[in-house]
Amino acid sequence: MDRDVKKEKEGNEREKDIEAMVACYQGFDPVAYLQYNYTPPRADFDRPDSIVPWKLGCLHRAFTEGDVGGKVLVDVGSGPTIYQVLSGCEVFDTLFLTDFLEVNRQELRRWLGGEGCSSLDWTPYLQHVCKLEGRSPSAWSEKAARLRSVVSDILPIDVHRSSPLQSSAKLPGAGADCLVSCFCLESVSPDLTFFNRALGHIGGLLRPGGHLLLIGALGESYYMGGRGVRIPVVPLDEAQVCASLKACGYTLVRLEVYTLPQDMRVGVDDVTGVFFVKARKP
Ligand SMILES: Nc1ncnc2c1ncn2[C@@H]1O[C@@H](CSCCNC[C@@H]2Cc3ccc([N+](=O)[O-])cc3CN2)[C@@H](O)[C@H]1O
Repeated sequence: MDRDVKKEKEGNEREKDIEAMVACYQGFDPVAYLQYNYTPPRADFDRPDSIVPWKLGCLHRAFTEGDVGGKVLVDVGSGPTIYQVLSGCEVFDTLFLTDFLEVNRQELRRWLGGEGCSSLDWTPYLQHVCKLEGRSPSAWSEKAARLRSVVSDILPIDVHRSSPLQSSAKLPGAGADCLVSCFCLESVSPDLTFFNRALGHIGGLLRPGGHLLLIGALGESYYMGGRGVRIPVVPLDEAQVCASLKACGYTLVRLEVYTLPQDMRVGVDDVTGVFFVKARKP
């Protein structure tokens, strides 16, 4: 087979892999997803070993230790959650939430609209982050107001496109000052090649000298995105995450790893650990 025909065949196969992943996401149910991952035991603020307090602690430290700053923060693949920007919203004045699915963007709009009909009560999350900041938990409504005031837009995104945001014109010319992305890249990539490409694509949204805060799953091969909705995940280990960051030109600032206790393995995925990365784009 000559080289051009081979390349065309490979390109067609890549397209098919992406189409299959898109098809998996058509059944994604934000309400079920929030129930599976963002209620106890995974989100138990009375348990120091619960996953969500660990994630919020990593994000709080990363956003407040003095090296992260600027004007624009972009959250890549927000899903139906806001926890990932509860610390960042105090540092940045312009925040873009993004997701591939309209159902998730709609879920975010409902919370931001303050209509009180979002699918999850985020108050305990707001209270916990206030405590991390040395504030009274009763300041949670001020934090909610701050977050609502800095969200500039909720945008469609596709990390498999070389320009993931259709409306990247909304970003400064040089790019965002900081990116945060949680559990997205490995959950939308058919294999490690796609993961690495997607990491490269989102890097194009970040200015030189900006920071990437990445949370993701270790050892995960699938997760339930709703009742009967099994979504494949590319299993990662720490070495692969570090190799991907290096291949994309990032300087690793910190890698933290959480290993799931047995009772956090609740049958909605086969994740064994969670990584937190703080990296800088040179
Ligand atoms: N092409 C695309 N580009 C950008 N985003 C896309 C694209 N396709 C789908 N999306 C978007 O990406 C998705 C992001 S949610 C992905 C869920 N990741 C797996 C899940 C998460 C999770 C949470 C918590 C814990 N824990 O231990 O506490 C473990 C785990 C592990 N399982 C979803 O919003 C979809 O809408």
